Amino acid sequence: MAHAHQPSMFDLDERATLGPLAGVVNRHPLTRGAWVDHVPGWVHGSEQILDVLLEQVDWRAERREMYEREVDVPRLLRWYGPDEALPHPVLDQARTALSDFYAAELGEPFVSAGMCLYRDGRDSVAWHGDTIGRGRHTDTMVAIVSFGEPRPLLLRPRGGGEPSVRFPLGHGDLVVMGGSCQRTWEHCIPKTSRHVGPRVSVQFRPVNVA
Ligand SMILES: O=C(O)CCC(=O)C(=O)O
Ligand SMILES: [Fe+2]
Repeated sequence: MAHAHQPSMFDLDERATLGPLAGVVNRHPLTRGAWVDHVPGWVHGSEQILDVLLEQVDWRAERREMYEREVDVPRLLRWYGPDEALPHPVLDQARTALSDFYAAELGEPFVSAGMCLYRDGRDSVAWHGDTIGRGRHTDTMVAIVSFGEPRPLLLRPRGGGEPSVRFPLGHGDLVVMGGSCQRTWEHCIPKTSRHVGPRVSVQFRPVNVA
């Protein structure tokens, strides 16, 4: 079970808070109706959130079939449904702030929170679009808040044709993939041979997007 945060954690270091979104969101238009919004350092004091995420989330390993063998997915996962309290109150605030900020453009709130733990440089996610559900045929948004070790998010158009784009996702950074991004582009977090610490990615998605 995931536990609510323990109040004592707040005494340890700086209280985590969210910065503004209005006026600081930097939109990078891609081709084919896709875009990425980027806000470096949106969450302040995010060290404390990382500690809670590492210590209190019941991370799960998943297996998948590849070349007729079962292999471990190289990262740990935990998915929070719309009615589940998130492990840190600032994450609930983040979901609300994102839903408010993007309400007019998105037309619906962000509801679920998918979390991934990249334990070290060997953990990764391969090229893919979030196309389970409506992302396969409809414009939508996936908002990602990053904690811990900076890892780059790479994007490339499906089928090639244009160079890939790289967003360094550092501690407390926000990235929002929008428009047609999930079906016309792909994204990945590559492995690295560098000695890197853990990174947690929190992805907020509307209903029926995965
Ligand atoms: O780690 C990230 O920020 C990206 C994760 C991702 O693309 C996914 O889980 O669909
Ligand atoms: Fe994804």
